[in-house]
Amino acid sequence: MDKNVSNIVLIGMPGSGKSTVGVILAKKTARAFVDTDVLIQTAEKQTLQQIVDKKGHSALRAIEEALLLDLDVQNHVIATGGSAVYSDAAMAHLQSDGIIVFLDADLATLEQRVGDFSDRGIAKRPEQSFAQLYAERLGLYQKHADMTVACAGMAQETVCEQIMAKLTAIHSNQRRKTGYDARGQH
Ligand SMILES: Nc1ncnc2c1ncn2[C@@H]1O[C@H](COP(=O)(O)OP(=O)(O)O)[C@@H](O)[C@H]1O
Ligand SMILES: O=C(O)C1=C[C@@H](OP(=O)(O)O)[C@@H](O)[C@H](O)C1
Ligand SMILES: [Mg+2]
Repeated sequence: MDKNVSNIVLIGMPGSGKSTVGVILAKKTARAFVDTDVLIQTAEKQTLQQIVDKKGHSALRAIEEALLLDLDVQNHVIATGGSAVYSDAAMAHLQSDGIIVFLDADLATLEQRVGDFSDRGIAKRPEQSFAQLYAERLGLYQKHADMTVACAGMAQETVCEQIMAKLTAIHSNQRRKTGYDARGQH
């Protein structure tokens, strides 16, 4: 994939900053912004927590997977929900026209940022603690990431700058490998 184009897809645990960093990043990179949680809520006409309460966490994951597979946008920053990584198919679709960025924060930082998780609509088994969820998911985020930003203790603006710097490094590397100069000419 040409990493010089199209979408920047943010993945990570609840509280990692996908939604808030995503808006700032969209403005900084002249992209549009979409939060897939908002798309789910407007399509379903209810909150994520209501979906979990009425239909269960597996139903929310299935709704999320279907929505992600249908998503067809270019030149966007896409803030996903924390559970997006359970679907290999959805992640492959997002990766086909985007770079996947894992916002990596430790458990204590996430807990401190979000506080009360009980009404956040988290797609987890009822008996599962947030710490158990973190342990279950960490490998999934790592598996799907093209790029990881360790964002604990880092201001949101700085997280954006790190992502942009890493993207620039990837582009330069690609140009060097393909023999293009700075103006995109051989
Ligand atoms: N880098 C950061 N530093 C401090 N607070 C942050 C940072 N990123 C996010 N937050 C805060 O954490 C909370 C969750 O952020 P949010 O963007 O909604 O995360 P997500 O969409 O990944 O669940 C918000 O209150 C937000 O302001
Ligand atoms: O991690 C999760 O299971 C979820 C996180 C939420 O998004 P945020 O990660 O933006 O909080 C939302 O997608 C949904 O309620 C499920
Ligand atoms: Mg969010």
